[in-house]
Amino acid sequence: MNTKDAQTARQQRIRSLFDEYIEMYSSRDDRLTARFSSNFSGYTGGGDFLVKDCAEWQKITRQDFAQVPGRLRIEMLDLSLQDISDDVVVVAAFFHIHLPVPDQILSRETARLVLIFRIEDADWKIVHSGISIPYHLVESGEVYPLKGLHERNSQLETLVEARTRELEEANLKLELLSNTDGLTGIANRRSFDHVFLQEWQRAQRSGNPLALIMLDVDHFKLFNDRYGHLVGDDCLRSLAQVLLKEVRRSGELVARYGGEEFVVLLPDSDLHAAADTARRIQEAVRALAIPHADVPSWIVSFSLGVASLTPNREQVPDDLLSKADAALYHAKNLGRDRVELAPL
Ligand SMILES: Nc1nc2c(ncn2[C@@H]2O[C@H](COP(=O)(O)OP(=O)(O)OP(=O)(O)O)[C@@H](O)[C@H]2O)c(=O)[nH]1
Repeated sequence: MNTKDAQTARQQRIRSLFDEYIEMYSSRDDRLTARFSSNFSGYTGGGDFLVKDCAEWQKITRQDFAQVPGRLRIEMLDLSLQDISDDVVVVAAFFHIHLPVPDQILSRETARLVLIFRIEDADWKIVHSGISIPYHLVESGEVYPLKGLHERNSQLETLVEARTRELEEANLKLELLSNTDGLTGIANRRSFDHVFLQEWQRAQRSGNPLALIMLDVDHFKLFNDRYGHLVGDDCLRSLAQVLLKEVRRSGELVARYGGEEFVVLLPDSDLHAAADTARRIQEAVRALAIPHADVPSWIVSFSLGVASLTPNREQVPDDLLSKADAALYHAKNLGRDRVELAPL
């Protein structure tokens, strides 16, 4: 074998030793430590001191394997072998290191590794290992900065959770706002339509009656004209509160239907029970005694139309609405400030 062939053979031998070393390193194989010379020195990726003996390096290697026990993936980017002398060869490698950690942050760090091989007792040993990975966060006892990264990750998770909670609360508020009448604070028409449909379908299934009261303030235009729109607003607010006070059974709903018109939805209520509720409301509004100089009673009053229906499969919610509306129209025509019942 000539000198050149000998050199090539030596380089091939080192290359295969290096490949074997990388394979053992990535498969977390402890036999790797047998490759180190007793005169070893080295730098770890995150370490801030020079390791000066083999036993210390073996300890660090075990820490490394314990910290990340799963197989690593090494993606070699560049590699060079350099003969320094007859018995010394330097291998410099440049690769991506992918750690099997869930947060993935360490998954594609670029590492620079320098291994110095030297012949000792007719065998190649590693006398120096210097690995440089930009791990800035390593704590003592760590080879990889996993603790810092996990902390960063859990801080991030806490932040995401807090943001999600804020978003849910904001959505809830939004939902509440979109179902509430801005002036009176009670349910709005949108909310009523939704609940009405649900109760209608429930009544269809159960065969129980569903009742509706439609209420309209009497001569409210005259009220506004005389006392002003702001007093008119106050009046509507007070009336809404009376309704809320008088309609309290669970499942019952009071809503502003629009303008000076309100609705009361009474599940499981026949015409007789609904009429009682309507009269109770009428009395409570009378007791409130909001002055209204342009009506015969001199106080604000409602006209109320009451209807109840046990819906069959062919009927639609509008059937109940128009019955209550017709009764209200009747109440207006018969002089206002009265309760009228829709015929059964
Ligand atoms: N202040 C105030 N007025 C409102 C509001 N919404 C509707 N109105 C008023 O309610 C009045 C309703 O008038 P009309 O529909 O003519 O009915 P009315 O005067 O109550 O007469 P009848 O219903 O026939 O007894 C109008 O003057 C509207 O401006 C509101 O949010 N605030």
